[in-house]
Amino acid sequence: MSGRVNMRPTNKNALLKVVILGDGGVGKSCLMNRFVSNHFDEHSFHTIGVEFLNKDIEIDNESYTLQIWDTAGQERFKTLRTPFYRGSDICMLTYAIDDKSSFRNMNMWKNEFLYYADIKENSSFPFIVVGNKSDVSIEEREVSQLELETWCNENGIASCIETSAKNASNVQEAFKMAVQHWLRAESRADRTECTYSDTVDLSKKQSDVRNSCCAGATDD
Ligand SMILES: Nc1nc2c(ncn2[C@@H]2O[C@H](COP(=O)(O)OP(=O)(O)OP(=O)(O)O)[C@@H](O)[C@H]2O)c(=O)[nH]1
Repeated sequence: MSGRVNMRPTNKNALLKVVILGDGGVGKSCLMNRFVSNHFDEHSFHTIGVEFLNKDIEIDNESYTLQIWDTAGQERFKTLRTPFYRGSDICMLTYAIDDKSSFRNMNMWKNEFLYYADIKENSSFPFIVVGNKSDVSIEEREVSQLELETWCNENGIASCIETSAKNASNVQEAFKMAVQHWLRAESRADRTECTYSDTVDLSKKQSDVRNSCCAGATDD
C-alpha cells in the first residue's frame, strides 16, 4: 500500500500576533480599544512604546485569540516599538483618511515592518491596509477609496478596508478580514510544505520515516 499523509495539525496557531502600525494620531489605539472593549476615547493619548490586548474571535466555527499590539506612531519612539515586530502573524498598516501624509508614509511603515520583523518573503505576508476615520466629512477627506485600492494593488496587498473607530464602522470586519487573509496565506504555505517537506510517504520503511523531518510530529 502506498499513500501520503499531511502531518500538520489544523488550526496549529490559534494565538495570532497582530501588530498595528501607522503614523501617530491615525487612530491605532482607538481601533484596538473599539475592537477589544467597544469603547472610543475622544481624547486618546499618544502611545509610548507598545501596548497589547487579547481578544478572541470566531471565524467559520474556529476560535482564534488575537494578541493585538498597538505601537507608538511617533518617530521618536521607533527604537521602542521595532523590537516587537518579530513573530507577527498579521500586520495592519493604518492611515487616517483625513491625513494624506499618513497615507504616503505607508511605504515607510511597510518597509520598517519587513526589516525589523525580518520577513524575507514579503509577497505572501498577510498585510491588511486600514484607512481609519471614515466618519469625517467629504470636505475633510484627503484620501479616496480609489487611491487606497491602487496603492494596495501596486504593493501586492489583497486586503484593505475603511473603518471608523469613532462610530465602530467596519472595525470588527477589519480584524476578521485580517484573520481570513492570514488563513489564506497559511493554507498556501501548507500546500507548499505538503509538496516539499511536510508529508510522509507511507510506502517508505518505518526506519526511513523516523529519519524524516516530520517523524517527531507523530509523537508530540
Ligand atoms: N473622527 C475620528 N477620530 C478618531 C478616530 N479614531 C481615532 N480618532 C481620534 O484621533 C486621535 C488619535 O487617536 P489614537 O488612537 O490615539 O491614535 P494613534 O494612532 O494610536 O496615535 P499614537 O499613539 O501617537 O501612535 C484621538 O483624538 C482620537 O479620538 C476615528 O475613527 N474618527
